[in-house]
Amino acid sequence: MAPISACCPTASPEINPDSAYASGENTENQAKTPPAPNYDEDLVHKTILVGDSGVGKTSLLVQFDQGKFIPGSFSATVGIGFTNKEVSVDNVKVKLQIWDTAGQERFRSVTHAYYRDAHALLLLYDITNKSSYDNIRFGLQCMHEGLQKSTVADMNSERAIRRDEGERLAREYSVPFMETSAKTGVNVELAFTAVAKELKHRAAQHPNESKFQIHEYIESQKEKSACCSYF
Ligand SMILES: Nc1nc2c(ncn2[C@@H]2O[C@H](COP(=O)(O)OP(=O)(O)OP(=O)(O)O)[C@@H](O)[C@H]2O)c(=O)[nH]1
Repeated sequence: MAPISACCPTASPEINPDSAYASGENTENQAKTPPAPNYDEDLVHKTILVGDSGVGKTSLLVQFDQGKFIPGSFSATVGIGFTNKEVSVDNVKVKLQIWDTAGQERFRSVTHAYYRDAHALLLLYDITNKSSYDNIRFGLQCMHEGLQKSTVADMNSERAIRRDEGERLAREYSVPFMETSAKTGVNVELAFTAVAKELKHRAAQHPNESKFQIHEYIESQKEKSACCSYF
């Protein structure tokens, strides 16, 4: 899968190194030339987090990587950076290279240049921010296929986007959907595990093997009522 956006101009990329968030709090994600990835490029699945500034891309990644949420702890991401993460799928190690992009408009041409060779995009909006949802809709219109969309699932009292609106948008474009929360951790692991499973099955598909059904997997695994119990 190589989702490409017709709306995306290319530009010289500005990137951040691996483990940009290792120190946790108050990380200023300044653009630097990154070291070469440690893994064999052929075996690494490139997943990109996409969404407006402040929707929680960095927080989602940190929750997945380090299992913690520190409110208001990250400066706006500058450019783009990646974190390598191994996920175990049916006893096989799947290497995800997860790229966290800057959501700010001024970095758009830089971050869009990376979509071309992505294996998966996770599109995020903030359920309290209507324009972040509208921008995901716009992005989906521009892209071709195979996207996984994810949204935050706490902040219910300030919700501006109903869950069924997110589900409807995902159905429109035939992409899987779930609401997640970097704050509570709800569905965070699942979002990345589903990507890892899908990519592993694509890479190892044998003619007689039944196809992995990512929609069904997510539907069977996701916590749907979680949002209501946190506020
Ligand atoms: N309540 C709640 N707040 C969240 C959640 N995820 C992120 N936040 C908060 O939202 C703000 C923005 O989060 P970031 O992770 O920096 O957002 P980002 O999308 O990486 O932003 P850019 O780097 O500018 O693109 C921070 O104050 C976070 O603490 C969540 O799931 N629930």
